[in-house]
Amino acid sequence: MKIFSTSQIKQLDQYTIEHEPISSIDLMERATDKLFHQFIGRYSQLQPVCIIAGQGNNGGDALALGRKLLHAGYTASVVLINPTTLSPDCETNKQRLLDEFPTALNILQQQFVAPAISDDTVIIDGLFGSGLSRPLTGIFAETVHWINQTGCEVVAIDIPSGLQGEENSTDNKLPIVKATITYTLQFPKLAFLLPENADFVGKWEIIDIGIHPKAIEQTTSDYSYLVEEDIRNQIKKRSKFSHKGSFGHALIIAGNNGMAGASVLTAKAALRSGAGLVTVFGPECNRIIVQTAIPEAIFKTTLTATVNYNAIAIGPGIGTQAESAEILKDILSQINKSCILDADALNIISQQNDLLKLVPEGSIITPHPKEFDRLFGISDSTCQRISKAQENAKKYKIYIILKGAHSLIATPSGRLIFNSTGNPGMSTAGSGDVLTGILAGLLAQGYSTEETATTSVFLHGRAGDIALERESEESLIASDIIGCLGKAYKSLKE
Ligand SMILES: NC(=O)C1=CN([C@@H]2O[C@H](COP(=O)(O)OP(=O)(O)OC[C@H]3O[C@@H](n4cnc5c(N)ncnc54)[C@H](OP(=O)(O)O)[C@@H]3O)[C@@H](O)[C@H]2O)[C@@H](O)CC1
Ligand SMILES: Nc1ncnc2c1ncn2[C@@H]1O[C@H](COP(=O)(O)OP(=O)(O)O)[C@@H](O)[C@H]1O
Ligand SMILES: [K+]
Repeated sequence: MKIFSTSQIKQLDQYTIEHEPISSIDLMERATDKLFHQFIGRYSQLQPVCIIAGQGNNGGDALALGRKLLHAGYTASVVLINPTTLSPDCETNKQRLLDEFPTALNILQQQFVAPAISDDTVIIDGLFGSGLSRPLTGIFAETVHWINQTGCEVVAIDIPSGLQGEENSTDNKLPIVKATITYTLQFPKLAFLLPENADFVGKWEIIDIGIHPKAIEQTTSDYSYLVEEDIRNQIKKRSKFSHKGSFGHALIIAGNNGMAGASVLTAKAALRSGAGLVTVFGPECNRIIVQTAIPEAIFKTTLTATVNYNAIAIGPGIGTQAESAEILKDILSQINKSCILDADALNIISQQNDLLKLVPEGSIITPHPKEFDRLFGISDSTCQRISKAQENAKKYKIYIILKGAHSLIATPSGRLIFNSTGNPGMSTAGSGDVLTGILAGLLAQGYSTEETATTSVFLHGRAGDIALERESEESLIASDIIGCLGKAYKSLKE
């Protein structure tokens, strides 16, 4: 699913209006019908509603939604913040509301006067949406401060008011609505995927308002959001006459004294994601542990003929000592096909930056933000880190998986793909090792590097989500993710 900038969204709206064709006010009516249905699915008529509308089309949406809720029997009051002029569609919806429910609307022009509401009121925020062009001041800022201090649930229309759709200032004292839930129109906004904005956006759901499919197809964007339909068709079918050789041999270089778990988790995840054969390379002290924990895996303490492996993953728990650095250097100088680099392999590279040039084109590296900063320098914001990921993925012709709540895959062609699966229960030791194992398992099976990166990240998060059906966010551990890989695959085949 593509992610567009707010200025592109404006053009897409316009294209829909001209080519569907549909009038702008009818498009607003259609959007607010969808918003209405989403809202009544969550909140009953027993819940009082206070709607805050601004002067643009976001305000128009809010006024139309208010009218629909009043029609449906909700107890709703509407406050229109109107110091200057209204957009034409906002004006039309103001009139429509006044015609039908003249007492429901309160218009404030100069100073914000707090409406009298009960504690259980749901506030609908329709002050500003994608048309925000600068930080809020005056009556708008006062309104936002009031909304945020009520302690009420807040439903934001499209974007929490005061938040820009893309990059935002890092000044967290700016007036921005803190929404409980954001019903965003048609497309996710980049700002929703950045950890800095989590307090503002809350949960978010996409409302399909029927933007013209041709406009979506024709408009390009570097950014996209990885959803199930992108992954489903990538899952390879197994032939009846297949044998273990059909699914490749993965080499996992992981673990050290006291870190045997890293190799166990990585190798197990590689096997559970479908590799035909898995060999673990590690120190002698890990032999019994690994062979007992995963009898299906081969264990080696010497590295020979790396060409025989279909996928090589190196890094989890290897440490950054000279011996590990030598092994990494050897591997990188020997191989000429994509490999997977994680954890300590990345930490070693950040200490010897010239090693980055040895990483074969098309390889996948999987830093979490700290590892990323060690590799590419400290960033002040997630946006800056994203730009650096894009720049370096292009420069080194590699896939960079910047791990997080919405892990980002930066591709050598400059695309930026955000993952949609996963949950905070996955913030637990070894969860990254599991991802590395899945990547190795898929690469070994012959998935292209890009398919490997996208499918693995999606499956990893999906398995974590399935694990959460049985575990809590606190109790979930990395092994649970591996245990749910089967169900994750099945969920994509249903
Ligand atoms: N287009 C469509 O067909 C559809 C659109 N839809 C809805 O429309 C929303 C976008 O509407 P919008 O473009 O009117 O923007 P919105 O955020 O309501 O207001 C912008 C106005 O505020 C002004 N302004 C900006 N910043 C300001 C500030 N800090 N302080 C004060 N003023 C400020 C700015 O004026 P400026 O001064 O920047 O020229 C402009 O006049 C979108 O989020 C969705 O909800 C849906 O109905 C589906 C169909
Ligand atoms: N809040 C979260 N939501 C979704 N996924 C998460 C969350 N926290 C962590 N993860 C995922 O879990 C993994 C953690 O990796 P990493 O930090 O390397 O852990 P470790 O080093 O302990 O193995 C990443 O794939 C990341 O995307
Ligand atoms: K809003």
